[in-house]
Amino acid sequence: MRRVFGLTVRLAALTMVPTLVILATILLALHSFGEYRATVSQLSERHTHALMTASRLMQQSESMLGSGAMLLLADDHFSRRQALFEIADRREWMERLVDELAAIRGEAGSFDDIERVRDQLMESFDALDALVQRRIDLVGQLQQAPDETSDALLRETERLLARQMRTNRSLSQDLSVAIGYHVSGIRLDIRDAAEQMEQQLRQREGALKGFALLAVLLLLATAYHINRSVVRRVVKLQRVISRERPAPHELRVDGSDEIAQMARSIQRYVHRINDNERRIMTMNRELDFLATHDALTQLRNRHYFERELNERRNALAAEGYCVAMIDIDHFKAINDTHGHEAGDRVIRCVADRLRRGLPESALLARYGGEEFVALLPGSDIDTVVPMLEQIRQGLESHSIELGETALRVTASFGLAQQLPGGEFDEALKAADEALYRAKRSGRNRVMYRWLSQDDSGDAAYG
Ligand SMILES: Nc1nc2c(ncn2[C@@H]2O[C@H](COP(=O)(O)OP(=O)(O)OP(=O)(O)O)[C@@H](O)[C@H]2O)c(=O)[nH]1
Repeated sequence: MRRVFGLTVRLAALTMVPTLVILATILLALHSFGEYRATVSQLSERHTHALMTASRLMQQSESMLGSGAMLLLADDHFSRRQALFEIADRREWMERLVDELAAIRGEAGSFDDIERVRDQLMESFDALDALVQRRIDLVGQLQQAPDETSDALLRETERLLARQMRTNRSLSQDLSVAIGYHVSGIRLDIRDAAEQMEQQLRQREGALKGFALLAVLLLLATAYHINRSVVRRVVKLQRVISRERPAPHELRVDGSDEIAQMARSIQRYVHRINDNERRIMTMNRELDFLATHDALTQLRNRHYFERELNERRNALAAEGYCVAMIDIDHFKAINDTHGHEAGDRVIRCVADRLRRGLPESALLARYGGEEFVALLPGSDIDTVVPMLEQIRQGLESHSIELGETALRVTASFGLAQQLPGGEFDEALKAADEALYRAKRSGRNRVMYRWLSQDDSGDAAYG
């Protein structure tokens, strides 16, 4: 048998597309998170380091001013060299920190201004040192041999020292300003990086929203398609099948996929069921006919007659009726002389005459071999006797053709009338007795008997 996978393949492909879009959305989200983490870590490490370095540089610059004060206050060469050593140490630190900052910021900033101010500051320290050195020497000279020229020179040196110290302070401030400029540059870098990250995140957010919307639309389209190609068709089939008698043409489903194949199988199955049902109904009708009719004459059979009587017992007892028993005369001789088939033909002819001669309301049945019975509800002897007499005469006067032979057939009739309230068996027995009398009286005649409520056996025969 050919296997059909059309619907399965279509549904698998349909669900695959939104699944891939959802997977792509998740991957994009994960990638964005990774980038976000890397940017945040870069911001926190690189820029924090830069800020801390700038802050230490600022501290060194402020300490430089303190070292300048130490140099200014030095009153001997030992203190002066100590202050110079301190200044050299600060200068080395500043150079190291500037290099570090330059390495962190790269091309982002130029450190020429810091280096220029720092060099000017160093030159200013050299000049200050020269003046301090001269002051120490002059103080030493004045302590050994005071003279006016040295004293004047000392005063001039003190004045120059004060001026140099102002220059020093001003250069230190310039250095702080230059460092501050870089600090604000670092802050701007941080702000730029944060803005760049925000922009990237916004772009990714837009892409993620687009993917999510696409996934939702694809899922809706898939659901719509599944509803159209599966649910609706299956529901339609289910509705038709759940009817008591589904019409096969209603089970037609377009296409050649699994559901269409299933519908065709159900259609074939329903066709078979309908055919079988029709056959069973025909057989039932035939069985019913065979059970209630005589196969030879097509008249009702004795079984049906008795069942009907039983069912109509009350109605018959209420309205009164006549019962007639009819028997073909010398039938055995017909059989013996002309054969069994001829006998059958005679039985059929007599049955036919009885059917045509009695009213439609009469219940006529073949009671035995060549014996018939007729029930005539609501009738009386006065109306039934002429009917039976007419049938009898018709039989007597018309011969039956048996090949080349024309056969004259007669029949005897026994009739009884039952009054309302009487028992049927009583009426049947009376009709049978009347028939017996008709046979005994020479056959080919109608004999009858009335029955009355107070009648206990009196009979009147025609
Ligand atoms: N051909 C045929 N013969 C049947 C059928 N049923 C019963 N018979 C025959 O009918 C005959 C009945 O004969 P009897 O009741 O003795 O009747 P009879 O004595 O010939 O005639 P009467 O005394 O007038 O009743 C028997 O020979 C049965 O074999 C049937 O269906 N077909």
